[in-house]
Amino acid sequence: MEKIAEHKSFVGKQLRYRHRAQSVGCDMTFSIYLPPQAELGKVPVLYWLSGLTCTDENFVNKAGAQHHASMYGMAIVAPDTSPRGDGVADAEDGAYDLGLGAGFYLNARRSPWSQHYRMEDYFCKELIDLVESEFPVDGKRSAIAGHSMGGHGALKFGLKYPERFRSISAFAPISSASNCPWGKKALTAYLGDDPSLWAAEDCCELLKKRGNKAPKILVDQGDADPFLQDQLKPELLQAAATAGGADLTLRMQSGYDHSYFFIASFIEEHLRFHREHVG
Ligand SMILES: N[C@@H](CCC(=O)N[C@@H](CSC=O)C(=O)NCC(=O)O)C(=O)O
Repeated sequence: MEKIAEHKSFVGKQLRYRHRAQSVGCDMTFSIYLPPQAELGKVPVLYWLSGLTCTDENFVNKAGAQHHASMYGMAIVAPDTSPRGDGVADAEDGAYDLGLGAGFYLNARRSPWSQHYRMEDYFCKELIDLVESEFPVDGKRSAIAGHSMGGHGALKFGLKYPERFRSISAFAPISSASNCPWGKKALTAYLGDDPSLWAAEDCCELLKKRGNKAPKILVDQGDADPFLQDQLKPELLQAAATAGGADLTLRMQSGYDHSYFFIASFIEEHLRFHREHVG
């Protein structure tokens, strides 16, 4: 693991690393914010998953989370959104919603994607183990959050691995990957057309299944988001939560769009929500 950036921020440290990742067979970068409390002992940790076109740096540079993470004493880890580098497949037409920057947090099963696009193994096994072994974070006090494609990832991992994450939050998540153009395109390319494989990637299916055993979930969605009706469909998430008896707080936020200006406006509330639930 090689440190490639370090900046003092709100008394803590904003760090960036590159490491060889076995699960995806390429070098990966990730960012981690360590609050000042991490100098004294282990701190709780929030994993942040970003959306289409992002790297690990969008959240770090645009969300304004460091101030709040410093106040709440939480580390924040932001991974990249896909494998990268020579030999890693990309969309043939350069589309932004498939391939590089669009890993969808799953293990691909179809060629050419299956060689490197194993983002579930990378994040859930390799990166979390690396972070817990190399940094002063308390793995028993972990939470997960994300935006858009990363909101889908956060909901999916939080629901699939409830023993790992005590709380889940999302900004403008893709609520049901099986039922929107971004998700259908990615699931077809990466997995093929087996409905059981799609169901395992669909937050609504997972939410119905997990029901009232799901961790607490907070979702913020802007009502001026251009992707709201075609791609995000929060009403499906609400219906799945109601059907399963899950504890979802879905807040429609008037006038907000899909951007990091929206995320920056509510990130403090998400950090507070997670800090309360991780203890
Ligand atoms: N056509 C747009 C789409 C890209 C976009 O809006 N990306 C969002 C996430 S969308 C869902 O996962 C994003 O976070 N962008 C990065 C940012 O810093 O805002 C385009 O290509 O611009």
